[in-house]
Formats: sequence, structure tokens, C-alpha cells
Amino acid sequence: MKTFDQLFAELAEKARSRPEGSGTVAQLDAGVHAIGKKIVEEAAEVWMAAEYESDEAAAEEISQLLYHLQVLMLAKGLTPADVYRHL
Ligand SMILES: N=c1c2ncn([C@@H]3O[C@H](COP(=O)(O)OP(=O)(O)OP(=O)(O)O)[C@@H](O)[C@H]3O)c2ncn1[C@@H]1O[C@H](COP(=O)(O)O)[C@@H](O)[C@H]1O
Repeated sequence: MKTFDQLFAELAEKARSRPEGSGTVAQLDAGVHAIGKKIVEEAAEVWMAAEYESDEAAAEEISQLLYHLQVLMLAKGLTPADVYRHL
């Protein structure tokens, strides 16, 4: 289990070191357009899980959406602090 900030630190390190086999590196190489499409797809899965599936399934889909949002943040050079100041 990890927090939002812990996952972001892990992904930032992946982006820096570019380990072989990292899905995050592949997503970053695919670019903002592809990451954006993935976010829309994951958001729809969150909606469907919340409406028609279990709380556990909804939580899992939400975690995947958060992951893809973080990948987009990295692709854009945004940090959690950039986001938190709008909350
Ligand atoms: N938390 C996640 C995470 N959540 C979602 N995903 C990705 O998002 C996809 C969502 O899957 P779907 O259920 O939508 O299935 P899918 O549409 O068939 O997925 P793809 O075809 O896009 O692979 C997963 O296949 C993963 O590729 C994640 N990928 C990685 N992480 C974590 O990120 C860290 C770094 O991962 P790597 O960069 O792969 O080393 C690790 O701690 C991972 O646990």
C-alpha cells in the first residue's frame, strides 16, 4: 500500500532512471495525447464500477485513475504541490 505522494515519488524516479519494462516509461514515451485518452478510459471505468460494481472494484478503478493522472502530471512537469495549491 502507498500514498499518492509515495506513488508520485516512485513514478518520478522511474521517469528519471527509465528502467526496462516500466509501463510508466512506456506511457510517458507515448505522450500527453495517449495519456489523456487513457485517463478518459479510466474515468469511465470508475463511473461504471461505482454505479454497477462493488466498492472494492470502484476503489481499484479509482486507484488506476489516480495512477494515470500522476503519469500525466509527470509528462507535463507538474508536481503534487502544483495541484494541491488549487485544492
Ligand atoms: N499503480 C499502478 C497502476 N495503476 C494502473 N496501472 C496501469 O494501468 C493499466 C490499467 O489497466 P486496465 O484495467 O485499464 O486494463 P487495460 O486497459 O488492459 O490496460 P493496458 O492495456 O493499458 O495495459 C494497467 O495495465 C497498468 O498498466 C498502473 N501501472 C503501474 N502502477 C504502479 O506504478 C509503479 C510503477 O510501475 P511501472 O512503471 O510499470 O514499473 C508500480 O508501483 C505500480 O504498482
